[in-house]
Formats: sequence, C-alpha cells, structure tokens
Amino acid sequence: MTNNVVLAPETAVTESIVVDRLRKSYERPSGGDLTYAIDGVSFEVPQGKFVTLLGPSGCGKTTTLRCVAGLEQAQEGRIDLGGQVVFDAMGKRYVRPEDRPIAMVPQSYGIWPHLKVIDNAAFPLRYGRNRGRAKDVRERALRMLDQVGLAAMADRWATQLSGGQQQRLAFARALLCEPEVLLLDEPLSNLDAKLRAQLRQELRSFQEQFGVTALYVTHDQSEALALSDKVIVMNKGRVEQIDEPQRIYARPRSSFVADFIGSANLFAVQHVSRPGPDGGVVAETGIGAVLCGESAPGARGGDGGFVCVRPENVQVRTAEGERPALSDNEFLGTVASSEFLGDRLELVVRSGDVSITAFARAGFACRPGQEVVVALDPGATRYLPD
Ligand SMILES: Nc1ncnc2c1ncn2[C@@H]1O[C@H](COP(=O)(O)OP(=O)(O)OP(=O)(O)O)[C@@H](O)[C@H]1O
Repeated sequence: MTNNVVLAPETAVTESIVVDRLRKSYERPSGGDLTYAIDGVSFEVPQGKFVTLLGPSGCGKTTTLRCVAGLEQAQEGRIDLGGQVVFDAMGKRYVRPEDRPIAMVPQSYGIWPHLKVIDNAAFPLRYGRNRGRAKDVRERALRMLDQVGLAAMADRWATQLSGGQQQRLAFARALLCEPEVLLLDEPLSNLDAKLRAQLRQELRSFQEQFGVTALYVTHDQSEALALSDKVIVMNKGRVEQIDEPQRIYARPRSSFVADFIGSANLFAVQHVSRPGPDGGVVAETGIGAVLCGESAPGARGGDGGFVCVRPENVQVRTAEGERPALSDNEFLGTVASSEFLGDRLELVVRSGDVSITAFARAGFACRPGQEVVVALDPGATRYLPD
C-alpha cells in the first residue's frame, strides 16, 4: 500500500467518522491460524457527537481507534474522516496520521517531560498540522490553559503536575490542534475513582463547548453510559450493538450486551412462542412460563435464547400462607442470600434451578431460607434469541 496523501474532494459532511467493514489481523510471530482483531467493524459518528467504543479487554477497541488514527492499517475496509477518504483497502488509499484531521489523547497523556506546561500546550501550534497559521502562539496556548484551569501553572515543568492536571493539559493540547475528530484511548484510566468521575464531566463539557467529534475507548461501562451520545459495544472483534446509553441498558440485543452492561438476570429458554405484533413472547424457562413484553431483533418461535430482566424490575414480597396465589410472571422462591447495600437490599432468590437477583427496599424483612414471591415486570422483561 502506498502513502498516498491526496485527499478526495470535500463533500457535504454530516458524518465526521465513517468506518466501513474494517478487518484487521496481526501477524503472529510463531505462525498459526490468523484471527481477526477486528472483523467487519462498521459505524458512523455524526459531527460534534461523543461516541464510545466499549467492550472487554482484547475485543478490538484500541485496534479500531488506531486504524482511525492511521497508526494501524487494516487489510479490508474504508475510513472517511470529515468527508475525506483517509483509508481504503480496495482503492489503496492511506493518509498518514499527521495528515488526518485528528488529535489523540493516549492513556499515558503523552506529555513531554522536558517541556514546560505552556510549551507542551503550544506544541501543536508550533509543530502541528496547522503550524505557522497562529502568530500569537503563547497567548492562544495560555487562553486554552485558562479554560482547563492550568493558566497559573503555565511555567511549571510538565512533570510537576498531578495526574489529573496532566490529563487536562493533554486535553488542552489536543484541542489546540483544532481537530475534526478527537480520539481518546482510556484517558482517565490512570486516575483514582473520584477524580475520574469529576474529569469525565469536564471532558464532556469541553468537547461540547468546542463542538469537536469524539471517539472514546473504554472498558468501563459506567464511563461509557455517563459520557456518550452513542455506545458501540464490541465483542471478539465485532460490533454487538450501537445505541444510545439508555437503549443499550434497557434494550440489549444480545445476552453478551445485557451481561456486560449493568447486572442482568438471564434465564435459559427451552422453548418460545412466535412473537406477537408488539414483539411479546411467552418463554418456557427453568422457573416456568415467562411473559416477555419485548423481543430483541431476530426472535422467532422455537428453542433457545434467554429471558433478560434487570434486578430493579423484579419485585419481591413475602409469601403469605401455604399456597400463595400467583399471577402471571409471579414465581415462588426461597431467599438464598440477602446483602445490605445502604440504600437497598440485594436479594438472591432460588426458584427451581434458577437464581434470580432482585433489589428490595433497605427495610424489607427477610432472611435466608424464607419463602417469597418474585414478580417479573413483563414490560421490562425481554427475550433475547441468541
Ligand atoms: N501489535 C499486536 N500484535 C499482535 N496482536 C495484537 C497486537 N495488538 C493487539 N493485538 C491483538 O488483537 C486483539 C485486539 O486487541 P486490542 O488492543 O484492539 O483490544 P482492546 O479491546 O483495546 O483491549 P484492551 O482493553 O485490553 O486494551 C487482541 O487479541 C490482541 O491480543
């Protein structure tokens, strides 16, 4: 592949990033079967949006981000940034990282230790893609440092900053590149939990203020849900689901997504009825017949799949009498464990050979071994055909 830096003509752009059927394998030094680190990854990010690549270690998030940056080349697929084709395996087009309209904030901040804070911030104005355009380099860098709360430390050595301050400096420097797309590879992972929560909100508000498109990599689901306009959930090199955070949580498409995001009860299904016009099904499970108000795409009548219900959508009440009356989606069970979490109890109830996790109010009186009735809210109970 040649280092062709000729760009396609500008077109009307609404998508800042278009990734189309990207496939990449790494060569194995010891030989053996080729496996794809990313295998047919496609997604689009509209201008000014914040989109997160989320998934477990090794699922291909960083490889995808590095392909967008131009630090890796895929064997198949195409990437457009800001309406320009920056990579096309078929057309043999590859634009070098320094010629792409991007800035990258790596996990380790990428701060130059031998430079003062101000010179780190001013680096892209002096040596970057837009060098020579800015006359008032120091003033512009100072203004940006002021925005991220570091102006008073401008003349310190960069190594004299705390981790959180270095992260802000890395962010200021990236924004001074005036990128179309900001690429962030787990930029908060070296910070403690409290600082992470504070900085992620700051990061989001800077991103919105500057109107830059952000592609963010994390394996931390709460970070992804809190920050993103859309989340791309990846598993084994493939995209499992692309959706808004609320939909990812409430309407997972697969048992993998349901299990990876938050906690979920997943009951194996022996047999399921054909979905009705509203997507509802009746699923035969180890606890009996469960009414599911919705099905994920691809559901048909037949065998297999899972019922998915979040613990907050399971109600628990004390079983009254020897044979308590049960309505639809109510099941008799025995409390296996009860944990006090401050604002609520987390209960595990055994029903048949199935364990159901539920939340109850902190004052709910129950003890292990006690008989209870669990009720699954049909509107929040979902059938996943995978
Ligand atoms: N330079 C490389 N050479 C060989 N294999 C690699 C290389 N980089 C990544 N891989 C493999 O490609 C797969 C995807 O890796 P990648 O770093 O993209 O995953 P990730 O989702 O970002 O993981 P993490 O959250 O741990 O950083 C993994 O199986 C990994 O071992």
